Amino acid sequence: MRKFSVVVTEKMLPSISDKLQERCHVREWDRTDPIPRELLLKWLADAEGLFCSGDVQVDDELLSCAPKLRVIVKSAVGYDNIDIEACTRRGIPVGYTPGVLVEATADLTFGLLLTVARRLHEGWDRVRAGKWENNTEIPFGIDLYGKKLGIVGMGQIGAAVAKRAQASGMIVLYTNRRRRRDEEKIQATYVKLDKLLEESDFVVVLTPLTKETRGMFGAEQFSKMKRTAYFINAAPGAIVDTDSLVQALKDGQIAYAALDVTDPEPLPPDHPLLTLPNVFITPHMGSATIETRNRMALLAVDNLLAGLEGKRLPTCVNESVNYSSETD
Ligand SMILES: NC(=O)C1=CN([C@@H]2O[C@H](COP(=O)(O)OP(=O)(O)OC[C@H]3O[C@@H](n4cnc5c(N)ncnc54)[C@H](O)[C@@H]3O)[C@@H](O)[C@H]2O)C=CC1
Ligand SMILES: O=C(O)C(=O)CO
Repeated sequence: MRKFSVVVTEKMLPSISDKLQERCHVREWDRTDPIPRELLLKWLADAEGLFCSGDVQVDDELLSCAPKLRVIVKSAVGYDNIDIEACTRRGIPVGYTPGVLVEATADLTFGLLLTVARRLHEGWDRVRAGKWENNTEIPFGIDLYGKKLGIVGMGQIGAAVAKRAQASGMIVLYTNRRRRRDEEKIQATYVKLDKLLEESDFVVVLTPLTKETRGMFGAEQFSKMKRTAYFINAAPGAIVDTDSLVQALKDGQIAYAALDVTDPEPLPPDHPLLTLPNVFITPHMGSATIETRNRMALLAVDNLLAGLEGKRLPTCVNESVNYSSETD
């Protein structure tokens, strides 16, 4: 059987490596720094499939250097690095991995909320610094019970975060591109963004990065939030204007931020965010569990092989070009 020619721009997990190599000649960029653009374009000259990471800009220039490309996949639910219209114009389906990362990302997001609400990280710092004995000075957190959580972007992960919050006795508000029809099931109240900002004790952001959401959180939005509010972001960093967030945290416009994503990413060591006492940051690890990352990688490979074999991708962003050459 003829092997397909494929480029992979991130180190493959062992769980997919054999499966991929069985069917494909793989050119893999297995270093931690991003693949140099020039090299990638060279590799793509005869590639039929691309398995790309978030640091690769898939645009017209890249696509025109890859005349044989038939499918592009990403092991992620976000695809803001890919020009979907340009792929669709060329009839190239783009695979992504929705659903399989929902619970892990919701755990991490709620974990961020809980960490900053109860100052878990500050408690650990005290223990490590040998300051356990003076327990009158332990940092007091705040109760979750009875507090209002505002979720911006009530999609799959948003709804899974709502469930966790409700189990802790929180009242959930949400705003979304469209009001959800299953409000009874998710037990959350739809409100406009401004009302959500004004009323919430915790604001969690879980929208995709789009033209509408880029820079959605700036000085104006932070000024509408309570001075006691906690801001939690697990969605792409560019949804937040970082300078405005730093200022809001410095001025006490909001109380605290917990971020799994930042802009830029990674943060340089001298970045102002790293100097603030009221921020807690994790290195974009929302989906990073063994089970979930393996599920994502396997689904990405299923998408890739389907596209190479002329079949429908199981999970495709641009459905209008997702067809099977055998039956459609
Ligand atoms: N930190 C991490 O490691 C991870 C982060 N994520 C992020 O979580 C986000 C959400 O993922 P899912 O829930 O699976 O996606 P989803 O597509 O199910 O939900 C996204 C929701 O955002 C809403 N939305 C879109 N534009 C909006 C706007 N302008 N205002 C308000 N709501 C808007 C949509 O209507 C949708 O309900 C992804 O975009 C991804 O970037 C996902 C996985 C891991
Ligand atoms: O799936 C995504 O969008 C991510 O952020 C990667 O885990």
